[in-house]
Formats: sequence, structure tokens, C-alpha cells
Amino acid sequence: MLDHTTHLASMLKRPDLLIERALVGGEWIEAEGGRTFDVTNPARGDVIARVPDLGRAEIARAIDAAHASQKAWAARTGKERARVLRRWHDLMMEHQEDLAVLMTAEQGKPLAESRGEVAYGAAYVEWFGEEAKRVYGETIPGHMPDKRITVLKQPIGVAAGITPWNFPNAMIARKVAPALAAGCAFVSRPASQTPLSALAMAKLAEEAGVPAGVFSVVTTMDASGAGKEFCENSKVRKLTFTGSTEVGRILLRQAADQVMKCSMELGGNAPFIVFDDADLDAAVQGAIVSKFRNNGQTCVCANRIYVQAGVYDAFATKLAEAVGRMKVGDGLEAGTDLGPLIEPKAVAKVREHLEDAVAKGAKVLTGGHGDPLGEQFFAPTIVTGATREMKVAREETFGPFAPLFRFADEADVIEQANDTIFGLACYFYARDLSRVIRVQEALEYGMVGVNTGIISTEVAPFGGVKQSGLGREGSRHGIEDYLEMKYVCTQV
Ligand SMILES: NC(=O)C1=CN([C@@H]2O[C@H](COP(=O)(O)OP(=O)(O)OC[C@H]3O[C@@H](n4cnc5c(N)ncnc54)[C@H](OP(=O)(O)O)[C@@H]3O)[C@@H](O)[C@H]2O)C=CC1
Ligand SMILES: O=C(O)[C@H](O)CS(=O)(=O)O
Repeated sequence: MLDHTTHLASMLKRPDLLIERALVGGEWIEAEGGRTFDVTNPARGDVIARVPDLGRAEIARAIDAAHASQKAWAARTGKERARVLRRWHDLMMEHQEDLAVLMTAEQGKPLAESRGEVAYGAAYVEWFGEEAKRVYGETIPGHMPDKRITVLKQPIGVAAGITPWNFPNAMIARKVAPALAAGCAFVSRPASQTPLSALAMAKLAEEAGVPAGVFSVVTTMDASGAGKEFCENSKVRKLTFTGSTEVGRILLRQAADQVMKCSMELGGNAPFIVFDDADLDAAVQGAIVSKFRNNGQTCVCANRIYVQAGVYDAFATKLAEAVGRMKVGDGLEAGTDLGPLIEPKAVAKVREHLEDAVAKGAKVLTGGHGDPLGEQFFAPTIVTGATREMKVAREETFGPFAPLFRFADEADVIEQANDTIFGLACYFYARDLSRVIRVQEALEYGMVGVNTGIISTEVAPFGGVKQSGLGREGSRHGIEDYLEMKYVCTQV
């Protein structure tokens, strides 16, 4: 008899990558008592998988296995760990299509974006495989004739990660890869909406030679329970989280009891600024990719679009024309630019920000309504006349809603752009060199796109300031969060 997985499995070259088990200590297990939760396709609403709903006892078993296997993994040379990570990268790319189909099925993004995300996640694995060979210590000239000083870098031990649904592959790769490269072991708890990508990645990691216990994936509906186990279990020495600032605060409070090392990639409220000397066509393309990638469901999306008065109308017209050409649809269907939002509450957030803006004087230029395809689809929307009194000026929309704010001059827009508790990404378009230097220095953000709307890459330090997070992921800096520094003073 056909079951709920049949249709999706039939789309895969490797149907065994559609996994309904959790990976705990090298074993693929069901939950105690067979408890499961459904994974649904946000475009169609159908159940595509049922995965184990683990409890804290099973999560603790994964942590125990990580603790038991970590020292042997750390004892391998960086070169040996690099070889395993390279193989994992190669397997992810070899199975890019299957991983992309699984991602679109569970998250909804267009297949082309899913393919891109798989390559992006694999790039982090490749990058940190290379970094595994470059964990350098240092020697320091002694402070006394009979003293010798060295500094060692050693893996922190067991790391635990909680990741969101919006990038179900890359957010895991961006954490697991540096951890394994450093010699740590890792327990991953993916978002309940999108566990399939993580489980498939774990299968390929196993095939690449990651030893049993070094990388576990614990699926559970009890996000809070998983977070508490990670923060309270004395075997865990590192917590890494990507998600909302609200949940980040909860985890930081919980982690404080063990003074646990934390990395936090949290919410954003990115300003996208178009000065009157900008290349308007380039700015429109940058706004499209920054605002509508993943249907606006990224922490680095343009959330507020500021346009200088002299080019406001021209920019608005061009942007509306470009947005009008975007196709809303099922991510698995060719030609789709914008899939469904992840769940009904995400559509409700878009409607809330739209209705609030209109009530406070904004005008809908395009969109502003749902889509006949279903309740989780929403038309890409632009409003003009946005002001700082509106909710969208202070809160992350996380959807296809583009408010255009008009500004007078540089000082005006810098003040508005920085008037937020967030500080993750920002973007601006200008061609005057002095202005570019002044503005990039004045914006209070961890990442700045200058004449570009897409900045994410494994070679650069990704992260925010203020309440957008702690630490950096990617680049040569990203591995430091999984290392401890040890100072050795030797009497000679
Ligand atoms: N910085 C970023 O990249 C992201 C930012 N966001 C922001 O967060 C908002 C809400 O999105 P949402 O997905 O709900 O983000 P959340 O922060 O609520 O969820 C992110 C992850 O944290 C888990 N989680 C939720 N509550 C807890 C808890 N108490 N302890 C431990 N883990 C927990 C979630 O589990 P589960 O989903 O299973 O409940 C999920 O895996 C978005 O609108 C956006 O503003 C969201 C995603 C990514
Ligand atoms: O969490 C996110 O939104 C991602 O970090 C954005 S990106 O790294 O894919 O740009």
C-alpha cells in the first residue's frame, strides 16, 4: 500500500535519503513508544514524512554518545578530519538534486533556491575542511629568562545546535562543519518544520566517514525541552543558535547557569538605502534579491527600503515593474520565483504589517493580497509612504512585503537606518566614493552590502551586532567559536 512518503520518495534518485528516523549515537532510532510528528509540504499541506518525536532522555543519549566519541575524533589529525569533511562536501554535491527536492518539499522555497542553498551549505563544509588543517597556536617570547610561553588551541568538546526552518541545510552546515573541523562532536536539533534536510545531511556525513556519535540529529516537537537539555547537560560546552532574538534571549539566560560558550545568529531589520546618485537599475535588482530571496524569509532580507526624494518615484516605478514579473507558485514547479510562506502565522505577520502601514497612511503600489493557490501564499507587495511610526519600521516582517520610505539627506537616513535594536545586515547603493566610505562606517551593522543585495558567502564573517547576535560564522573566524585557547607557561 502506498504510504505518505511514496510520492516524495519517487522523486529521489536515492529514496533512502528520505529518512523517518533520528540519528542518535550512530544508530537510526524511533522515539520511545513510537511517538512521531508530521512534516508537511507548505505548498500543498500534505504530510510528506513522520519523524521521531524524541524526549529529553533520548537527547541526553545523543549528548552522551557525543561526549564518548569526541576525544578520539579530536585525536585525529586536522588533515584526517579535513579528508572526511571533503568527502561529506562531495557527497552533498553529488546528491544536490535530492537534497534540494527534500528541502523544497519541506520548506517551500523554489527548487532553484534549494539547489543554491545545498551548494552554499556544502561550501561551508569544504571551507572548514580546509580550515581543519590551519588551527594554529602561537609561541610568545618569555617574560622572564627561565620561562617559555606557548598558546594552544583545543576543541571545546561537545557542541549543540538549534537551527531554524528558513535555511534547513546551510544553517546546519555552517555550525556542524567548523565544530567537526575543530575536533568537536555535535548534536543538532533542526526546526520541527524542516527536519528532513538535516537527516539526509547526517546520512551523507555517516557515509563520508564521520564516526558514530560525533554527529547526531535529534528530532523533536519539544523545542524548549531540547534547549533546556542542551543548556543544563554538563557534557555540553557550546551552544549555537540561529533564530529569533526572542528565543536567543531565552537560550542565553538558560546557558548562563553553566557559563556556556554561545554563538547567536538572531533577528534582523535590514535597511536598504538608495541614494540619488545610485544606479537605479542595479538598485532594483539588488532590492529584488535582498527582499524576496526565500520569499523574504531570511534574517538578512531588506526589511525597510529607504529611497532619496529625488529618485523615489523613478525607483518605485521600476521596482513595481520588476516585482510584477515575479511568479508565485509551488516551489517544485519550474518558473516559480516565490513559494509559500512556511506556515499560516507567517502570512498573518505579513498581513499585520501591511494593514498597520495602510492604516497609518501607506499606499499599496502592487500586491497587498493573498493568492488563489492557497492560504500560505501571498502576493509580493510594495507600499509607498512608509514612515517610522509603522510596525514594519521596528519589526522583522519575514515575508514578501517591501515598504518604501522617503528620505531627504545622508544624516536623515543614517539616523533612521540605525534606529533599531537590531544590527545584522544593511545595504546601500551610491556611487560617490566619499559617500560610500562615510555611510559604510556610519551604519551600525555587522554586515554591509555596498551596491549589492546579496552578501552571504562562506569566506566572510557572517554575524550581527546589538541584538542581532553574538559571534561570527564562516570565514577564518568561524572556527574560533569551537576552540578554547590554552596558555602554557613552562619553567626551563
Ligand atoms: N536569524 C534568522 O535566521 C532567523 C530569524 N527568525 C526570526 O524569528 C521569527 C520567528 O520565526 P521562528 O521560526 O518562529 O523562529 P524561532 O526563533 O521561534 O525558531 C527558531 C528555532 O528555535 C526553536 N525554538 C523555539 N523556541 C525555543 C525554545 N524555547 N528553546 C529552544 N529552541 C526553541 C524552534 O523550534 P520549532 O520551530 O520546532 O518550534 C526553531 O528550531 C521570524 O519571524 C524571524 O523574525 C526566524 C528564523 C531564522
Ligand atoms: O538565517 C538566515 O536568514 C541566513 O543566515 C541567511 S543567509 O546566510 O542564507 O544569507
